[in-house]
Amino acid sequence: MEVSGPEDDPFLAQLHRVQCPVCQQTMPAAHIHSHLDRCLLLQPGGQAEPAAGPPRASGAAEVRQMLEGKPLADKMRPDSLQDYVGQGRAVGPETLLRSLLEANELPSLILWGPPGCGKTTLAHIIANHSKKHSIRFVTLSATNAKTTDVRDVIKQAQNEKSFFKRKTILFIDEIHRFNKSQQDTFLPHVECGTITLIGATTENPSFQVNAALLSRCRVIVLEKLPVEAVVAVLMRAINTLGIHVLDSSRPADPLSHGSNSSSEPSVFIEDRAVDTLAHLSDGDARTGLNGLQLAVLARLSARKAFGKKSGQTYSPSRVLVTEGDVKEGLQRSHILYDRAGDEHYNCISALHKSMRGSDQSASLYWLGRMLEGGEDPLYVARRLVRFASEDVGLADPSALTQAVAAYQGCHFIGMPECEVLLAQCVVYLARAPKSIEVFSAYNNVKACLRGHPGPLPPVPLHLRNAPTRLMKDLGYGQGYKYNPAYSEPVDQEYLPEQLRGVDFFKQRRC
Ligand SMILES: Nc1ncnc2c1ncn2[C@@H]1O[C@H](COP(=O)(O)OP(=O)(O)OP(=O)(O)O)[C@@H](O)[C@H]1O
Repeated sequence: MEVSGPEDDPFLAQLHRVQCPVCQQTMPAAHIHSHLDRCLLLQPGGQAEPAAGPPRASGAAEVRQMLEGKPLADKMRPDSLQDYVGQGRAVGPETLLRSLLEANELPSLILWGPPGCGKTTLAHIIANHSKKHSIRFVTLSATNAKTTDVRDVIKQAQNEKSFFKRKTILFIDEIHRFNKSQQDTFLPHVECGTITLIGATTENPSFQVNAALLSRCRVIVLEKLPVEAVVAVLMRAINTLGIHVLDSSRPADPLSHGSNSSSEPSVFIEDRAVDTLAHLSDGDARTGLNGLQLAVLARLSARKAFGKKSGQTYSPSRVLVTEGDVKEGLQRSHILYDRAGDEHYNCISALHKSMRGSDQSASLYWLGRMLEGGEDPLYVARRLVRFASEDVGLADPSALTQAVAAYQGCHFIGMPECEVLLAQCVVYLARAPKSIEVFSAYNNVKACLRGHPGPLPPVPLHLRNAPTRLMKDLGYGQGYKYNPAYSEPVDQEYLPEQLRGVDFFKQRRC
């Protein structure tokens, strides 16, 4: 027998109110499922822990106070893996890193991942864990630390090790900013176990970290946080601040959203504003949290300004942060694309490959990703010139003319006008027939030259110019057949003697 509950009847569902078992908020039964989906995200790994009591509603003044000073992202930095969301592949329950951490046997690590994905946070969590087990944790940032600072840390680590048998973990943020010789400073000390090194980098460590150092470290790849993980990070902050999430699927009813003890209005945020913020953050939790902080502060300031202007103590019952507020708070271009980092190379590579694969739509997409992200149009244009020769080549020689024209056009008019020039050229190149004949043949020539044993063969005498009598006497230009003087094909050698008969268009090596 099926028992129907009030949630089966939309009208009754609106009337019937239930309490969320996670956050204790009451709401119409019809909303409990969607609410739970969101609320459970607060608990990493989907394990809901019942809240100690109903969420505390903060007044506007209290929220403002909490948001002022240190960036919200720093205030919200988790201290334990329990609040660390996403990155299951790197530090999930079954991972090697997790078991090594639990066993206090952490090896030297390089944490590699995009900005705001949790590298520093993971190091911070490791630091907390280590301190509990009497392991020293020292932090340096490669942006301002000097080699002498590193030496001091190492010296102290040596003393700690020999006198007190204490291990030292040295965390270097942005390790890629240290040059190769600075990185060499760590090498022997990592090797002999004086320090356990944890380096964080947004750049590909294969290019930015010394090979010798890299081979002594385990590289942990952290990924951009998925949207749900950013939502979870945002919701944790929203709850900590005592801000209420307004369910956009139901009519606004501030009175039903808990209350705060002060006479200050409560602060609300639209649920779709949280979603939008998470989407626009592009996997960067710091961007999301900063965006939230800016949007809430901007809304609170607008309320204050309105009160002053109207000359009255204006106290609405609530302050609402909307989707529009968060969009305004975020500069999309700064979020999507890191001009100096890996993303720059990844996107240009994706564009090159899409054009090579003659996928005009994908080509335009990657072009857009770069230009909208603030990429230098001349950088893209230079790549198009190269592509016109490398990939289109003589299958359509006018591709090169098109690409050079696009480059010059971009040079003349700049962004944003030049975007359409680049778009036109990208589509031209994607649609063009492709030939790597010249590119491959030239590579064969280079391989031949570079692999040639001993000195390179001399230029044959008959091909040499003979501007002086002495040169003529030495045989320069002798026997050269001037092709236009012959009506039939000329039989003449043009390669050095040792390379006679070599065809770079057919042979890879000579
Ligand atoms: N996985 C995560 N779980 C919970 N919070 C996170 C996570 N990742 C980042 N955050 C939040 O975002 C903030 C910024 O993250 P963090 O400093 O760890 O980024 P990062 O990867 O070191 O970035 P960058 O390379 O720019 O220094 C943290 O203070 C924290 O509040």
